[in-house]
Amino acid sequence: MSLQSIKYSRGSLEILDQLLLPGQSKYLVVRGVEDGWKVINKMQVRGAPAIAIVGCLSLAVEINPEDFETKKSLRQEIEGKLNYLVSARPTAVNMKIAADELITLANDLYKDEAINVTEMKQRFLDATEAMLKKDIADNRAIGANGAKAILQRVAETGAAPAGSTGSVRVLTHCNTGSLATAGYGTALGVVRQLAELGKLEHVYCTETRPYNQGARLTAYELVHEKFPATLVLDSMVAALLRAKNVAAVVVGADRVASNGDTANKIGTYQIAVVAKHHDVPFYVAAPLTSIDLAIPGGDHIIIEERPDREMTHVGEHRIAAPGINCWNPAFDVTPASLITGIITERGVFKPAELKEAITKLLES
Ligand SMILES: CSC[C@H]1O[C@H](OP(=O)(O)O)[C@H](O)[C@@H]1O
Repeated sequence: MSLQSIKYSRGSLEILDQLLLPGQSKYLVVRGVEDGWKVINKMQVRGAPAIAIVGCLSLAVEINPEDFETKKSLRQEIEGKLNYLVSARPTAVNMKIAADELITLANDLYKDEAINVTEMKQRFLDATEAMLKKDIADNRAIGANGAKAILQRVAETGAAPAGSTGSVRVLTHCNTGSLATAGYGTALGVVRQLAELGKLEHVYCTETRPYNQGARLTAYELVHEKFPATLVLDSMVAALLRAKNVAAVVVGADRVASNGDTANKIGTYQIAVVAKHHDVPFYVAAPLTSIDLAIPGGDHIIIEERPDREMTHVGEHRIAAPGINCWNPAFDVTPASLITGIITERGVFKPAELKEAITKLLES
């Protein structure tokens, strides 16, 4: 059993094939950008941060053995391949943000006459590799900030009878753990931090049809960590919040707009509506690399639609009647009005505060 979604050393990249989990733990070699695009598009690796990291590292392993004659040719290769990788999946913003930052770096290195083409390639490789450690550090900070916010909210409002040690019950959706990032996770990082503090009474995870990230991946992580956890059907969330004293909902994000509207796995929006009805605080956990200040609201987020077969079949077994039409959006948008707080590595923000707060942080 492995929770390491990405295995990398300079010149070598492997990803854990998440389509085979939990039955098989098999790593796939990613030789370059074409392989990177395919494993992202097929969702053999998925999760907004992991998509960006695997995409960028697939370029790193491709250019590592190459000798570029000029800085211009290297710059052109970097820009063209990164923009191609952005097309693998349209909703998560992380790959686009990483591509823009690395293209800016390549342009700056290209213009710096003190740097030759060999040094330019090394600096680029260093920058892509730094994403791995930064993501894990960001996730641990998200975990700490999120656990503190949830425990503080419960203490202030007494919203849900806490467990014997003041511990809490939380609900999460989809997979936002080590299998969606370089490690530790975002929303699942908050769950891990609650457990480390001795404050996790119970975690509920939804199955998350049709890809079943919850039943196959989050349950896999929770069992691996030996957390007190229960799998629930997507259709059970209202009954769960009514009956089980859930203190908070914490989910991930694929793209947070500047007003706090958030695109996340399909089903997130209706969980937020049910949480509002039951007065359960609803948190989004996301690194700054998932926040898109360039768009004003959720209506501007492209929602990926995926193949019907993901709905009509479980593995090779058909479960839906042949000939039925399907609608399979992979994400939905939760309006900021339903979100209690956005948990980032730099702090927890109300949606209305987000744009100003993040702008200041990025400028500092
Ligand atoms: C920290 S992962 C964020 C996000 O990505 C997942 O989508 P997918 O499994 O389709 O890549 C899910 O929406 C998670 O919340």
